[in-house]
Amino acid sequence: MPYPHVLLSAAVSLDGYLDDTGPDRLLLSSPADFDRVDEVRASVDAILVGAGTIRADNPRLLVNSPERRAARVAAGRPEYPLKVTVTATGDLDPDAKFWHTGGEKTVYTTDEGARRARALGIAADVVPLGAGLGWRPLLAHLYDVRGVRRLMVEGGGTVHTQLLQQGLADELQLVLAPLFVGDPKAPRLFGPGGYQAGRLRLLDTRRIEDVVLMRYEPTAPGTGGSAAAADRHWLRLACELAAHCPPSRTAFSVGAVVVAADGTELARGHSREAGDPVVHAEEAALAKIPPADPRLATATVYTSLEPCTHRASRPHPCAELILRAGVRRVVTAWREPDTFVTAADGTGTLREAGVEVLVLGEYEAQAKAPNGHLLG
Ligand SMILES: NC(=O)C1=CN([C@@H]2O[C@H](COP(=O)(O)OP(=O)(O)OC[C@H]3O[C@@H](n4cnc5c(N)ncnc54)[C@H](OP(=O)(O)O)[C@@H]3O)[C@@H](O)[C@H]2O)C=CC1
Ligand SMILES: Nc1c(N[C@@H]2O[C@H](COP(=O)(O)O)[C@@H](O)[C@H]2O)[nH]c(=O)[nH]c1=O
Repeated sequence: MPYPHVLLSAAVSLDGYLDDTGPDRLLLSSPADFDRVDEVRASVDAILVGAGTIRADNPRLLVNSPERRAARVAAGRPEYPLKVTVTATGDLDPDAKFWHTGGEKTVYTTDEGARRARALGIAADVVPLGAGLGWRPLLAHLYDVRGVRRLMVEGGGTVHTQLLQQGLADELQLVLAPLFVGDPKAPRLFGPGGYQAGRLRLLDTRRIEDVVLMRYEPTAPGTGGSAAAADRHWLRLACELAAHCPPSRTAFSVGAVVVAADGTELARGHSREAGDPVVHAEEAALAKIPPADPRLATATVYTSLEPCTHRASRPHPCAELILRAGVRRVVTAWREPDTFVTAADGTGTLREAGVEVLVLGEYEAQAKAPNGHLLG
């Protein structure tokens, strides 16, 4: 199930707070950084904040620059991104600026919250998602029904914490502001709970007046049968590797990456790499990891094409190599067609052996791209 690209955006004090406890919103960004935020807003399809932020800040969440709005319209997009909020209670102020500025608005809530929001006369599309509100159904609804491909989440801490802990954030854009709040009652950027083990990937840093922008990408694979944002990033990398294989008329071009549970890349490979005319991507990657590496038991193998089950060129097919390595989770983009082997079903073979296999069909076209000449 595809979701929008989820970008978490926040400005934070040196001691990790999003705001103080005073009545006014604490300005952590510098003027040039607020302009950068405006640019990011102009680039997305929707902006989401939690109901707590609407209550605390009474924000408008607009694209403030007329030029940026005009560019959106010229590109055939709505003048303003869709504004989205989440609430369990539906306890929203109908006079808040959020409802009376900008373009369209959507409230995601519970059945109970929807009754309350409608009774209050909230001027927005109110979408109940059942007795409780799950982020996955919300993101799927935004993607499928509202056509949102890029979602900017502007807080607050409760919302950021949930999206990050549930592996649903594709990217973090954090601005570190040179001031302290020092009040434990103030809202923190990230609350306690289970985050990814290990380190996120630092994508970029930039000085903007007296603040520093840091962009991070979560790296840890998901667990079980749900895809995390990081699973999509790694599978995309596997598909990119497939495009670097030496060409062949008699074998597929495939890329693979093996990633530890804490997001550390253990190895990568692609078909026919390093002058070996028959080596497969998963085989090449696994061969680079010592078989006794304890991280293999909780690692995920990403492969653009599902692992093979029959080979003429080598004694052990890749599904078997994965089982021998002790890997219990595989994410792939494309089920093997009957081009070289009939009804290969590496996914079925692995699942029968108890391995969790996720097939993310939204990457199938990218996985197939370097193999077009082999497909009818
Ligand atoms: N510096 C910065 O960049 C930013 C700072 N902030 C600051 O953050 C503070 C607000 O943060 P915080 O209090 O954490 O509030 P949030 O904005 O994260 O909103 C929390 C509320 O959102 C709703 N909600 C969250 N998760 C769910 C869920 N899974 N299901 C249903 N409803 C959900 C609930 O609403 P309900 O109670 O109605 O059920 C909850 O109380 C403010 O002080 C604000 O100034 C905010 C954004 C950015
Ligand atoms: N304070 C703070 C942010 N706060 C965010 O900006 C929202 C208000 O935007 P607007 O309606 O345009 O005034 C507010 O509700 C919250 O989501 N953002 C930042 O980048 N830096 C900051 O220092």
